[in-house]
Amino acid sequence: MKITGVELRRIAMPLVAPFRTSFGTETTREVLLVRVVTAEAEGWGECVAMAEPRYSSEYADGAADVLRRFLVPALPRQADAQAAGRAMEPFKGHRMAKAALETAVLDARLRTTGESFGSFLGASRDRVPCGVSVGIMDSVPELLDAVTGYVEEGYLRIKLKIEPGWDLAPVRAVRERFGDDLLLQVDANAAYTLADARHLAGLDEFGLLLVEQPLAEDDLVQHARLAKVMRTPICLDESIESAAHAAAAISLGACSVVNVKPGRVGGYLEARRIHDLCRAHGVAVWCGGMLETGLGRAANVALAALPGFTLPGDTSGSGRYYAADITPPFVLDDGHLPVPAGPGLGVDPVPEILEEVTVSTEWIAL
Ligand SMILES: O=C(O)CCC(=O)N[C@@H](C(=O)O)c1ccccc1
Repeated sequence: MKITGVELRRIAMPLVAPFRTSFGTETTREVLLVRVVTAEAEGWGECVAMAEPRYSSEYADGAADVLRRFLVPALPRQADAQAAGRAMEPFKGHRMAKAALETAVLDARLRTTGESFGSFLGASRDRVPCGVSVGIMDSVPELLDAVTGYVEEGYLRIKLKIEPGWDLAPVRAVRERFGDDLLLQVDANAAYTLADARHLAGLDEFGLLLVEQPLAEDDLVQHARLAKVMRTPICLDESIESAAHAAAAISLGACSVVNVKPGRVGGYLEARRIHDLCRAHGVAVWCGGMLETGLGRAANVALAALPGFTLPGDTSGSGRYYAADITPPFVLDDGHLPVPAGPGLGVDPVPEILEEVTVSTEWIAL
């Protein structure tokens, strides 16, 4: 399966509504797609880096540059994901760029062998329970309206973005409106410091599943200290960029749940290693999201079907973010999404929709 070349494609996907987090507001998702072409098949990878380096240090233009100048030229000519991962190791960081290329190589290979992503990764289910992420809003009534809509759509878990000044009150309002049975968690995106520990412990009265990344991404020791003053389980996201980070966080007591985001950790092979490690330690994992199109969403749903993914993930339906996804849309059914069963990702871009949102394409011959 000789790789003949790689396409870098930039697309711009308007969001159905602005999505506000503690580090900014998105209205359009600029996405870098990677397409690996071989004689037998082509494979897709979605780079989850945002347009600006606000979630982490990576950003779409930087990912395109490191792929163009270093990662693609280093690719082994045979489409083998493990070999591709090894070939990229000499280059430091850029995990989201690496994840996109490794995924595209893996997708090309699996489309040729006919194995689905889920089967390759070790999925144990054919559908996954879905949660939804709710951004910071201008008012509590607006938040309650949004949560009502998602609960009515069937989402099995609600995640509320929080930040200083928007935390205890909105969480209390949601808990009071929807009762104690609603699976509820919060995500701070590193907006607090240890000085806020007592304030954050105020979340304990709401019976949350977890509080996600309350402190800075490089604050494992501080998270371990926070865990001693909060009853709510701490989940890490930005802090976990590898299985080694997960092992360190678990041994320090910095978290008791891990949000696994394949793009953040360098790809689905590392994501599976984190799953295996956490499962061995009795640490729950769930699949995070980065507003992926149906391509990344398909891969995430397959990952979320592994046995250690015991909490609903941010694997929402396509309609949560996009009026028209670039693949046939993922639609919630009884609070679940089906795991694609076709070869590779099991979904393909719809050509006319992809063309419509394409900003640029670049071909790199190998
Ligand atoms: O459902 C989704 O795909 C988004 C889930 C979500 O909240 N992602 C957050 C996060 O910090 O996890 C995020 C949003 C925007 C940009 C980066 C990350």
